[in-house]
Amino acid sequence: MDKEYFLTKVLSCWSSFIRRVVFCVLRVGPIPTHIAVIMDGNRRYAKRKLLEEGAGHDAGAMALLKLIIYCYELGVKYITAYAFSIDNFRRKPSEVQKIMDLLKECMTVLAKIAKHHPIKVNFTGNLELLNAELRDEACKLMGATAEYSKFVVTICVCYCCTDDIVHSVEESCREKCYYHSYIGDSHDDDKDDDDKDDERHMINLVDIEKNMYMAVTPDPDILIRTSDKHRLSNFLQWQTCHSLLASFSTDWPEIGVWHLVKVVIDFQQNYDYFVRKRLQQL
Ligand SMILES: CC(C)=CCC/C(C)=C/CC/C(C)=C/COP(=O)(O)OP(=O)(O)O
Repeated sequence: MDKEYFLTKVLSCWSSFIRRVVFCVLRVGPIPTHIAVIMDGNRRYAKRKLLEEGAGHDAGAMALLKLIIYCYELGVKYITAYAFSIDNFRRKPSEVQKIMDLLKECMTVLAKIAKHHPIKVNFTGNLELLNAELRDEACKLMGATAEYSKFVVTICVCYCCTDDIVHSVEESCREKCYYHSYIGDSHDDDKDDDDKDDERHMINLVDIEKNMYMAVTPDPDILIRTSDKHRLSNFLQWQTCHSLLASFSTDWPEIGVWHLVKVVIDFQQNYDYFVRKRLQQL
């Protein structure tokens, strides 16, 4: 089905009126700033519905685009999706190609949405692993939407959190080595100066967090995973240590507005915890 046509329907149909009323009620309470999603169960959905395998990913991409619209309407500021992990390169070439094609299609749809709505789109992960054409498209879309800040969509491609941590430590070391070679060793005998110098060469939490691919967003308030799986699968394990984890038995293509409503209510019921954690981080 044509994704643009379908999305127009999502925005204009009768159910959108009910959705807006429900969202108005939700907005009486606090709304999460950032929701992250692991989109699991696309192949199982296709199998269950007796569709060809790729149709599951097609339906999954559509479900993501719909959820992006719902989050935008609700007033969530950031949504982050795990679209393709580095490990996913081990899948059948035809499946990898299918996801890459969908990524390109999603870029086109997001670019069109961004023409009418202030949506910033990030692609994050080891983008060097993408083919050159796709990487250029991703960079173009990031450049074209870089000015916006009202709503930020982050698509994690060629992403794994362990890779993000390693990349960040390498970057931090490079920065500190640069500082070290630029400033040079202090050769005076003053111990206090030496101690200060040592501190400046040490990598700390601020360096690591600043250099992570995911530094483009704050940590998620909520992480949703579908298809009855309760693992993080190397997605944002650094960033989700205080997040609310929501696992649904639904396969990803069937995720809908009521799942979003449920996680927001859970968030509101646990809001005191988030406020306390944020105050501790100040
Ligand atoms: C933005 C963008 C490109 C979206 C692409 C579509 C999409 C939903 C990608 C998810 C990729 C993925 C490997 C999901 C895991 O489900 P699975 O395929 O492993 O299914 P299973 O858990 O049933 O095996």
